[in-house]
Amino acid sequence: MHNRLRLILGIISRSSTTMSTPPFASERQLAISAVRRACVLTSSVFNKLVKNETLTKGDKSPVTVGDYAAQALISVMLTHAFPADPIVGEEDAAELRAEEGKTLRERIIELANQALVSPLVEGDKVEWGIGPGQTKTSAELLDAIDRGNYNGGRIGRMWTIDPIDGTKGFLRGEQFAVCLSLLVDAQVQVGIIGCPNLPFDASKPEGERGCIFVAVRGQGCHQIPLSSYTETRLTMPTFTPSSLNFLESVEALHSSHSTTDTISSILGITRPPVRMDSQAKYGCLARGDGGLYLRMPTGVGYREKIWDHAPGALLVEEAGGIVTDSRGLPLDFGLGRTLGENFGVVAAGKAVHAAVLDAVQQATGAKAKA
Ligand SMILES: Nc1ncnc2c1ncn2[C@@H]1O[C@H](COP(=O)(O)O)[C@@H](O)[C@H]1OP(=O)(O)O
Ligand SMILES: [Mg+2]
Ligand SMILES: [Mg+2]
Ligand SMILES: [Mg+2]
Repeated sequence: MHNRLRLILGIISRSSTTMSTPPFASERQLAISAVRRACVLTSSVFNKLVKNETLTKGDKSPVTVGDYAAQALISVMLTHAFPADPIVGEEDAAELRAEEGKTLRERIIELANQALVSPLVEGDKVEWGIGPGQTKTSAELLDAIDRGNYNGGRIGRMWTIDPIDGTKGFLRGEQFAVCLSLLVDAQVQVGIIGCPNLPFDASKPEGERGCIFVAVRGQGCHQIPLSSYTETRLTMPTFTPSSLNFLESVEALHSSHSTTDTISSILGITRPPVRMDSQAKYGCLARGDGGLYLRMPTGVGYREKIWDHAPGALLVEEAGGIVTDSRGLPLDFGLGRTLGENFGVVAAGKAVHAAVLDAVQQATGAKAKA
């Protein structure tokens, strides 16, 4: 009798746990913890970065010890929690394996291990390979970086990692972001973006800095301060064309400023653009710091990467916005590591997206004919 009662109570408690746990709860919790640790790691690197800790990659873009260490850290945590999930990460360890001497490698191992062993905080779980005593060897950490070599595709679960998005902004001491997403069958289900240098409240630029943006499909978009755990739900305010301002890259090589100038005048926008590095722009759009994010091809044949847009796109959609390319089509995260041919990105609130798209098409059509 006693055993039967225990069995019934067990079934009730198991089914109520299942019913009350929203989809992707564990993935969300892990992703927040990984991004939080990577934000601390990357900020500490900036404060101590010395010459020769930055390399230039084949595409001429910079990569620092912070990028490598943060990718190693996030990859270790993902692999402990979800060993079967492949990872599409920006960085690989080829340069580090070939390094003469071990200066960079040792610094990266030191940084990643410091982040892995730092004390558990709210939401952390020791079974993610973190907490006191959880150091990894150099070989394990290089392998963790290289786990990001998955080619992507349309089927199955996969994570994307951009350990430092906007490395140029990071090196200038401006905006950068730690970006993580979970794709399932090419749909973004979880998107997390940590922005250590971003003011928590745009109306207080000198106030507290550091925020994490979190979105799960169907569960909204939230902001959490880096310094605590309180979540605030974000909803994009409604802009009209007359109150619109837009967000765009600092780097004119990444997004054509002249095309956005033309779009701006077609829309009658008078407010100057807010230029900011990294996917922090998507977070700022989701919380209404700007009404529109435009990324217009510069004509150099660059292919946008899925890790540069997957988490940001979900933040904006879950805050009530629309994200498409300049043809009005959703971004396709199922093509591999890139988004394929570059048709730009147009992200805006529902009330203005159609008008913006119209202006983008006028501006780019006119450019194509000129
Ligand atoms: N030629 C390029 N065109 C567009 N984006 C680029 C180009 N080169 C690098 N990027 C990537 O653009 C993103 C930064 O964009 P933004 O200008 O919006 O800050 C980064 O992901 C950066 O990579 P990285 O992650 O290495 O910094
Ligand atoms: Mg890079
Ligand atoms: Mg990037
Ligand atoms: Mg990067």
